Amino acid sequence: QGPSETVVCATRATVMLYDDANKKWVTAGSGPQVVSWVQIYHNPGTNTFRVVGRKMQSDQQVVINCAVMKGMKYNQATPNFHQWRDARQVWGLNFSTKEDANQFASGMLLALDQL
Ligand SMILES: CC(=O)N[C@@H](Cc1ccccc1Cl)C(=O)N1CCC[C@]12C=C[C@@H]1CC[C@@H](C(=O)N3CC[C@@H]4C=C[C@H]5CC[C@H](C(=O)O)N5C(=O)[C@H]43)N1C2=O
Repeated sequence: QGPSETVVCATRATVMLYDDANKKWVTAGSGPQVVSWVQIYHNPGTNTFRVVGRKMQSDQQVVINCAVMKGMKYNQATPNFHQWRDARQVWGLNFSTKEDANQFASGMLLALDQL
């Protein structure tokens, strides 16, 4: 989180990327599939939002750092798996509980509403 950013929401999720070439989902980042701490940051100065996820393990690897674009469609494909497209790729979040999924979705929808 930068100095001028606030946290809109934070949940646990496994961050996934769609591998278009092989038509399959792969977990973002290197190493074993672990749950990440995924937050939505807001920069009120520029009124921008971004999704930042860090693996909940020793190295805290950043596995997603993706701008929330105005007009982006946030697709709640299933109660526990939500997804969206950015300019280059498709992101998926696999939540362990519906509550975590709903928590994140409400943060994302709030962000999209403010853009
Ligand atoms: C038009 C479009 O992009 N459609 C997107 C979804 C979407 C709609 C609207 C706005 C944004 C998005 Cl990303 C779409 O359908 N996509 C994006 C790339 C992969 C996929 C295209 C085709 C496949 C068909 C099944 C679905 C999918 O991948 N699903 C559905 C939810 C399910 C949940 C979990 C993940 C984890 C592993 C499992 C699997 O791949 O075996 N899986 C899936 O099978 C996921 N698919 C997709 O999500």
